[in-house]
Amino acid sequence: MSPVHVKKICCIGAGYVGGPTCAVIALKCPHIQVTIVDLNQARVDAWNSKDFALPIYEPGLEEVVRQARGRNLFFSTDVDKGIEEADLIFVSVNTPTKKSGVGAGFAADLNYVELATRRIATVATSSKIVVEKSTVPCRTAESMRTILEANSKPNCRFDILSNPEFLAEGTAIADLFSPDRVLIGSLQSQEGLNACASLKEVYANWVPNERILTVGLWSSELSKLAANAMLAQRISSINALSAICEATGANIDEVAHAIGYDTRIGPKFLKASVGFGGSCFQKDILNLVYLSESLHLPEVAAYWRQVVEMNEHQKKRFSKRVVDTLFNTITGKRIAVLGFAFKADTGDTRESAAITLIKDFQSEKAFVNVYDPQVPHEQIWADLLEASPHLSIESIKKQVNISPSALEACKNAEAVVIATEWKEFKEIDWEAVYAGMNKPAFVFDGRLLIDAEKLRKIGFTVTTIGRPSATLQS
Ligand SMILES: NC(=O)c1ccc[n+]([C@@H]2O[C@H](COP(=O)([O-])OP(=O)(O)OC[C@H]3O[C@@H](n4cnc5c(N)ncnc54)[C@H](O)[C@@H]3O)[C@@H](O)[C@H]2O)c1
Ligand SMILES: O=c1ccn([C@@H]2O[C@H](COP(=O)(O)OP(=O)(O)O[C@H]3O[C@H](CO)[C@@H](O)[C@H](O)[C@H]3O)[C@@H](O)[C@H]2O)c(=O)[nH]1
Repeated sequence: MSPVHVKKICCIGAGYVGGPTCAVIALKCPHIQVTIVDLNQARVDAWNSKDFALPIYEPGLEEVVRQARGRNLFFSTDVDKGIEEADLIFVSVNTPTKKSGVGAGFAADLNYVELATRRIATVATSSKIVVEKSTVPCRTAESMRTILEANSKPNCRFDILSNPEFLAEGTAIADLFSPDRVLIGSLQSQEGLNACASLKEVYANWVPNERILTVGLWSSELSKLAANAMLAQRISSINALSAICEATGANIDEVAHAIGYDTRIGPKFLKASVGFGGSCFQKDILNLVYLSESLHLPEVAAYWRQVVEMNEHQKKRFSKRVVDTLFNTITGKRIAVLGFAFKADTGDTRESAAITLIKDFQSEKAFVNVYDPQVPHEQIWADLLEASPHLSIESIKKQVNISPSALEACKNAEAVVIATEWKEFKEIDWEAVYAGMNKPAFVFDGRLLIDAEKLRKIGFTVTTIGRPSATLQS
């Protein structure tokens, strides 16, 4: 038996990963038909919309979809047809943290992966290569294989690969065009290696050979959790140091610059912030904590758990600094929160630090004006309601207002809090902001974004993460 040359790909899950990843595969492999399927009709309709009002905002994505859609890229809710026609199927469904039952709050909820796997087993009448694209706990491929083999039809074989995705939101298209590496894990049997070669051939259409790494299945699954844990750990480390900077007079940007020059440490991912957000870091570390506990490794579990705890501490520390600086009370005061997405260049709000900050300000009885250039208003309301389920949307709206621009958000406010590093916040007319605010006017930079000196000259009192308050500055 030799490797199959893939002609038709189906991707189950048209989300932040399935959509961009398979759109890029379609663009780079015009000879392969790519169908992305999802149960969510509204999402599929948005992918198919005539005016390209795509369901996710990602720089460069629209151009990719414009070139490939209708040529060899299709979006559909007909999951069964997609499965049946394909020779290779990506499973790119969500794997959120479990909310109830065994492992609640830590373990990954694999229900969507299992349902998709069962659907493949039920529908397929020919052999398939099934690729785990979702981030899953180590050895999930084994469960998938058991389900597939127990339900398969005669002459139908399934080979399972792990091919975790490393794209970051906001740079997804650039990351997919030029990935640091593509990782493919397979069983080391001849069939497993053949399946691996088939997927490798797909990526080889644009990814240099030396960047396509092939490893065992379990190493591949664990590498994804490990990469996210190591990245998040760097942020928690720099954030822990930012607290020391604030108390001593050191400057976190200077510290990051100095340590980043050591080639063994490197300069990336050392930006202190109000705390990391996004759908992956917290979820994947908690998943690793759960895995460690299940393996009776409590010290290992405690080590990784601390990365998430430090992140929670950073968010709390920041909101407390706002309250402390505003003369120990923000009751009845108006605070402008600039940015709601978990990072710039995305409309995604999952685990965004802004949600925690606004919740803290609400509980201190402040009024909040929030502005974000990409996040839809309904999403902001849904997130705030989810964060405070004991409140009604009406009572939330009495305290929180969504503003149409940064300038509007800052009008009559006591303080401005920068929660997301959108470039436009750097370029606001800060003189105009100052003129419209109550005095003294405070700015809290949670993203090391603005030129604090320039703002001080205008008249603002500026507090920056990882830098001491005015009394300690020299
Ligand atoms: N978001 C990221 O940046 C990122 C990056 C790397 C890896 N990941 C991982 O990729 C996976 C997907 O993440 P995402 O952000 O794309 O999630 P998402 O929630 O944006 O998309 C998942 C999609 O799968 C669909 N779906 C669920 N079950 C289905 C089924 N049985 N049949 C058809 N469709 C189904 C949902 O309707 C949804 O649209 C997760 O495991 C995540 O951890 C995410
Ligand atoms: O120096 C830094 C870098 C990032 N962040 C924050 O960390 C979070 C995550 O940022 P980033 O990693 O850039 O975005 P994600 O889209 O969450 O991507 C991460 O999670 C994905 C999902 O698993 C992986 O595929 C990516 O490789 C991994 O970077 C965001 O809130 C950032 O603002 C910082 O505070 N300081």
